[in-house]
Amino acid sequence: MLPEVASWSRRRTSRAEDWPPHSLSAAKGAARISVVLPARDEEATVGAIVAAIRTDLVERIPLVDEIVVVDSRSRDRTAAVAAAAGAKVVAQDAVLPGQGRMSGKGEALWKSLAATTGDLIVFVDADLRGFTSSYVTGLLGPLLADPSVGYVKGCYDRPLIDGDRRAEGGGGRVTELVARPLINLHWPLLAGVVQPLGGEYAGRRALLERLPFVTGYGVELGLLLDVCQDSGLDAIAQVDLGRRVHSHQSTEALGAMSGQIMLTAWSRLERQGRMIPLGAPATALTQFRRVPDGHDARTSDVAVGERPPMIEVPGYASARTLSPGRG
Ligand SMILES: O=c1ccn([C@@H]2O[C@H](COP(=O)(O)OP(=O)(O)O)[C@@H](O)[C@H]2O)c(=O)[nH]1
Ligand SMILES: O=C(O)[C@@H](COP(=O)(O)O)O[C@H]1O[C@H](CO)[C@@H](O)[C@H](O)[C@H]1O
Repeated sequence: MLPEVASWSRRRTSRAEDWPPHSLSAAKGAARISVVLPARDEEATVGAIVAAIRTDLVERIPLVDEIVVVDSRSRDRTAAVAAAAGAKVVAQDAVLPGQGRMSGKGEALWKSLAATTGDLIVFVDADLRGFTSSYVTGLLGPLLADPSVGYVKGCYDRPLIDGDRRAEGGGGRVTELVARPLINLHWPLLAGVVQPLGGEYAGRRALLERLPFVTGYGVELGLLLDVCQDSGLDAIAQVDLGRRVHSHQSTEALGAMSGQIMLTAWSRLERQGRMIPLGAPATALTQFRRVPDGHDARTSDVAVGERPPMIEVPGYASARTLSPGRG
């Protein structure tokens, strides 16, 4: 690890318990805080997450101003369960409809900027098990304590728990096999970020709205690289949130996710003028499944789209109630 990365890690890494809720409430001042959950078919888990945030950080301590679930074309009862738990629910395609329909987690997160009013925005996946509101307070701590921090990533132990299959440290497969090697090869300044793809992170709206959002699963890598490019490594902090258990996708699905991560990395290398002219990479990914007489080849398109900085979108300002407060 580069000396400047080791120094950054010492200075910018804390733990959730370093940020007790009552101290944050005092530090909040006039800043508004939104918590956003992107949710596609998460009826089994979204309610408990929303309820924990509402109970601990809205009702017991007035820290969070709104909990917004972005319903990302769910086919189950995600929206109803989230609303019953106390969240404001917005349909991804109903936000800024004039901007057309794109797909993926990044699209849901980009649209959330136009559906929220917070000066600080916390993103939490909706498929977490064993979620505690300390995830939210941990992520808010550095933002409320230090105006020079613009973006905070959560980090945690990531077991692979799938039915009766359990492997401590086995989670974060795309992180360990794709994202971390790519970051160390091409962006070693970010090699100290423990969970670059983690789905729990927070940022200042004033920063997030001036960055593009990759629409698929490249959103976390795209934002991390773009925040560092825009504001420098020292604008990033990370908080140890303990342990994260979530619903796992299949290896095949993570193969497609990996393709999106690689395409996102490629786009940033090209944008940073670091690509020898190779020509645009193909976006068709062929994977194989065993069938009785051999293997069935299945080709999917892992192309990712990209949304422009929300600040450039006509109608953005009117899409949300402008709120007073510091960014
Ligand atoms: O098109 C999508 C894909 C995912 N998600 C949500 O984004 C989070 C992370 O997605 P997922 O669990 O599929 O990724 P993983 O954690 O398995 O990498 C979850 O809350 C999903 O419901 C979403 O809102 N829209
Ligand atoms: O970190 C990872 O390797 C992937 C897959 O995690 P698992 O191997 O299923 O624990 O999960 C993350 O990656 C996605 C792409 O950035 C994020 O959107 C998810 O929130 C995050 O869980």
